[in-house]
Amino acid sequence: MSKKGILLVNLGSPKSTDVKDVKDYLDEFLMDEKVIDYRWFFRSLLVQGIILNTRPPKSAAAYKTVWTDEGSPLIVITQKIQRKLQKLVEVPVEIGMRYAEPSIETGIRKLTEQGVTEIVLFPLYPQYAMSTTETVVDKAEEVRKKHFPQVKINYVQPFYNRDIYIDCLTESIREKLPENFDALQFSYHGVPERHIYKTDPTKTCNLNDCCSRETNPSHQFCYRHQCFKTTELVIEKLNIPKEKTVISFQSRLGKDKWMEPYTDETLENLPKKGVKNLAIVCPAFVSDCLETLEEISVEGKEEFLHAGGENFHYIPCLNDEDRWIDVVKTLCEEKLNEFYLV
Ligand SMILES: C=CC1=C(C)c2cc3[nH]c(cc4nc(cc5[nH]c(cc1n2)c(C)c5CCC(=O)O)C(CCC(=O)O)=C4C)c(C)c3C=C
Ligand SMILES: [Fe+2]
Ligand SMILES: [Fe+2]
Repeated sequence: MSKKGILLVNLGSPKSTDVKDVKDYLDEFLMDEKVIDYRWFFRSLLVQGIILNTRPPKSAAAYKTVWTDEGSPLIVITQKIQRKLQKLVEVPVEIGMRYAEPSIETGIRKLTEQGVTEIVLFPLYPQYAMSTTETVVDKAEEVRKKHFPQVKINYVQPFYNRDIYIDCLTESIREKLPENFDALQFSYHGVPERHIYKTDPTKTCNLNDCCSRETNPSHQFCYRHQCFKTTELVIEKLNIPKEKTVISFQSRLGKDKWMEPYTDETLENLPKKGVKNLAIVCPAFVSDCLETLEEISVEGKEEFLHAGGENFHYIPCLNDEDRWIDVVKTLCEEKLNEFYLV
């Protein structure tokens, strides 16, 4: 008899805020060819020759500002999601991180030690990207083939446009929106534009209007389209005028051209356009993390206020909200049920 289990996968955080641990984490993360997609020699030159000699102390200082007694917010929240989901489903639930610990291998091992042979793996990213969903699947397949060839894995697909997710995100935002706001900004993690061209097997996306078309063959692999779609569906459900909303992309790194508009530039420009009261949400992240708690709620707020803004209201991620746990449950159950069909 086969036994089923669930593995929730998130990005991962350094072991601690020590510069050495942050450096090890950034090394593993940025040497991933799906994150910095240069040939090994050039990637190594950039990451190990430049970035790791300058960035770790700055990143460590940033991590210190968000770290809790229990550890990294991203990991603590993923553990909370795991515990809540475990109360709702009968199969074992474990977590695995793409980088650092607990790794995907650790998560799969814990499941197999409980007799699991069929795993539903849930990459906790609403929108598909080479640097998130794709690298998780690659890693899980590498680990499976090497250590657990008897195990079957069924992957939850990106859910950026699924009704249950859009309803959940909309209600969460609605509850937290301040009464008076001039604009609602949707800030997504950015990616280099090159990634989008690279992962488009149809070669029909030119990063222009095609991303906002209702249909285009590239949409399944176009992170830009998927961010636009999540935004459009939420705005529609929130029933607020499109003119009161802004989309932007944060966290760029290096000299490549990343998706525009950039969040930091947008935050500086909005007050000049009369936006004094801003609400901002980050739907590329299901759990709060360094990129939301520090880059947006602290740095972003400073940028906006410094540029003449008056009120900056950060809307937290879905984290371990019960309605989100219900969505996670439904998306996992769909994939658990598929095991019965094959
Ligand atoms: C080339 C670099 C990067 C790409 C591409 C990228 C894509 C990407 N990342 C996330 C989600 C997260 N990123 C986080 C941190 C983070 N991201 C990068 C670089 C790239 N990300 C760096 C260098 C860092 C580390 C922090 C720093 O030094 O600034 C995090 C937070 C992790 C945490 O521990 O809290 C998340 C989450 C997505 C969704 C994405 C593409 C869509
Ligand atoms: Fe990132
Ligand atoms: Fe596109």
